[in-house]
Amino acid sequence: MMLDVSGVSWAVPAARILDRVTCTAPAGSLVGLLGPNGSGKTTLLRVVAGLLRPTSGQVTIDGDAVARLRRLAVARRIALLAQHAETDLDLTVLDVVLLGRIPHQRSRWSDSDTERARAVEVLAHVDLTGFEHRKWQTLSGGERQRVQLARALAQEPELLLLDEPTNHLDIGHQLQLLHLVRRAGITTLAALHDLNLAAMFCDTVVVLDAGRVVAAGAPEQVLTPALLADVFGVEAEVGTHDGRTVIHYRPPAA
Ligand SMILES: Nc1ncnc2c1ncn2[C@@H]1O[C@H](COP(=O)(O)OP(=O)(O)OP(=O)(O)O)[C@@H](O)[C@H]1O
Repeated sequence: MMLDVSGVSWAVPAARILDRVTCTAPAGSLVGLLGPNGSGKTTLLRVVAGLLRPTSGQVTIDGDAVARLRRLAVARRIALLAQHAETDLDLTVLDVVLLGRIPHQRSRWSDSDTERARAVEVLAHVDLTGFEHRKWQTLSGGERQRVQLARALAQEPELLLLDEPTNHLDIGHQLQLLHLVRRAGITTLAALHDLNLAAMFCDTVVVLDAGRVVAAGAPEQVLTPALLADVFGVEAEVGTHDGRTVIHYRPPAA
């Protein structure tokens, strides 16, 4: 599935939060959405997910304008892993994963053996075998994050939107999560703060600054010392190791 964001702006009365953002994600690609705090990453993901209506411009998936799709069609085709996915409900891990299946069920909620078996399989992919009957409230931050990814994968979306998916995860699970997302082969737009992880896993990256796209392309073309200084205000050396871009940051001058 191809994602196309074309000239998207989103504004509140006091400010324009997204300013004519244009970017694409070819079918099956993993695109990193980078940028400092407050640059508009979450807002863009919410517009792409159809949760916010752009003030101008449009988002299409395989040519269909997201703003014109019915809610159920969006729920079937797009999964959003939000930054603070929380629930107060008294749910088990299996219940949460099964929530991902709701958009695909015809008329009434079913948790058939097939659905449950599939949910257990997805949980194994995120390293949570044996957690099926644990209560959501008892999970650690990283475990919750992985359950939410399992829910999103169980949804079998055409487009996966991830808002800082590696937040809360230890390094092993950060690498595992991005590897898993890559292997799933689903077109994915992921807001990431760790630029080295972005360089390691993303086909392309899009850099936002104050609501505008300031650079886009292959990580090695985009993540230059000049861009890191301009956009993130950091001094860094950029090298390559085993053919991958590696960023070494320098501590701020006293
Ligand atoms: N409803 C709103 N009303 C006013 N300002 C808003 C609203 N929603 C977002 N903003 C502002 O828009 C800017 C972009 O926010 P957004 O959450 O998209 O940034 P982000 O790049 O995801 O940041 P972070 O890296 O900190 O998560 C921020 O300055 C935020 O305060």
